Amino acid sequence: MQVTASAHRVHLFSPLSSPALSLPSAKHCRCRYRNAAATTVRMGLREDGPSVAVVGVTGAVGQEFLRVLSDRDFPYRNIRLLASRRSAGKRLTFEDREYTIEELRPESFEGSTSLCSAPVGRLAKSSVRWLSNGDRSWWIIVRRFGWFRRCRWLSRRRSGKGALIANPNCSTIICLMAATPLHRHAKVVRMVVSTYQAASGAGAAAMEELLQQTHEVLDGKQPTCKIFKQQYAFNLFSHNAAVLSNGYNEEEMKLVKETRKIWNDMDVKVTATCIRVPVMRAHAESVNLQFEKPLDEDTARRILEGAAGVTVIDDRESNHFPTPLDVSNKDDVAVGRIRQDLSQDGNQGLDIFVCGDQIRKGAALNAIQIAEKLL
Ligand SMILES: N[C@@H](CC=O)C(=O)O
Repeated sequence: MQVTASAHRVHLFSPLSSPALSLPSAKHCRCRYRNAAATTVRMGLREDGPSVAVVGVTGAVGQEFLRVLSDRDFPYRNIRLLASRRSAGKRLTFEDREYTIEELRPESFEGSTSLCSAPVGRLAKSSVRWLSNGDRSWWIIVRRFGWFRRCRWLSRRRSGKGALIANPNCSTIICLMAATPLHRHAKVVRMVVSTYQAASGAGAAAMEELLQQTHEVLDGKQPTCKIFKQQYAFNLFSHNAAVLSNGYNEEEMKLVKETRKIWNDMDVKVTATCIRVPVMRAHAESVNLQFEKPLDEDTARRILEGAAGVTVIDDRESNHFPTPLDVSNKDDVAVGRIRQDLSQDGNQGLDIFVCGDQIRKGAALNAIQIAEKLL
């Protein structure tokens, strides 16, 4: 396998494409790249690999990006670590080399083919605006999907080259990793999702806040609330995203809209309730599915056991089912509590419980799997 310049030129825009949802399992990918890397020494794959730019490298997702790139032997010709002005100049070691974090600027991408993970906020907006300065660029945007959709038009109009690919929101990725194989078998007509979302989804500062508040509460002190408006430790609350005029918050509407896009089915009915729970880095989701065709729980379990990127933990006897800790720092999402929904006739309903590492599969890994697919 040789990566050529033309292989980097991706003129496809797929705002919520699901390639990573259908990728081979992490195991397979890792082998593929191990083999590729071994071949590379002879074929110069790394020399011909893409220039990688990690935007927002100091954030939780940016850091995970580096870990995943390394774990998977992702081939790259060179790597640039970009962040806001605040972090520029800091030194960072990656794969035994020291790098200086650079401030993201319009010229950051000149002449390079870029893989990019953008964090929230102005940085993401600048990144996309400057895409036209890159040469043969494709970008994978991890966050800010809503805004990014408007940018698709921008980049196409301005540069006529490159590709912008939005990683779905983490709660959608984790949910659909489990629901999609079942959907392919029996077609989901309605899905009800209840999430239990970890601190990591709100960034590194929220993780720190959870830790700090836990210490404070245990010490009998008043918890410090900076990221969230209310006490987080030993508590849970409705997701911190903005609440819209229809009563849903933005996080819930992402599950609705992104599912429809990924499944290319504008008729599928989706409703969600998203809750922030005091867990560090993996989301859990209870998912109720209604199918067009009957699907019994044994068949569903077999389908999930064979699904890429999914591990089944479903031990009724010992009451062992997926937990956020089971999946923390893991590639696969875990699925359990696979059972027929008693409230639906004709084996047309199932309940499942899914857990997935929000930073890894919900963000960095999924984006890199998309990049691997493109390569
Ligand atoms: N929106 C999610 C993060 C996903 O990337 C959350 O708030 O947990």
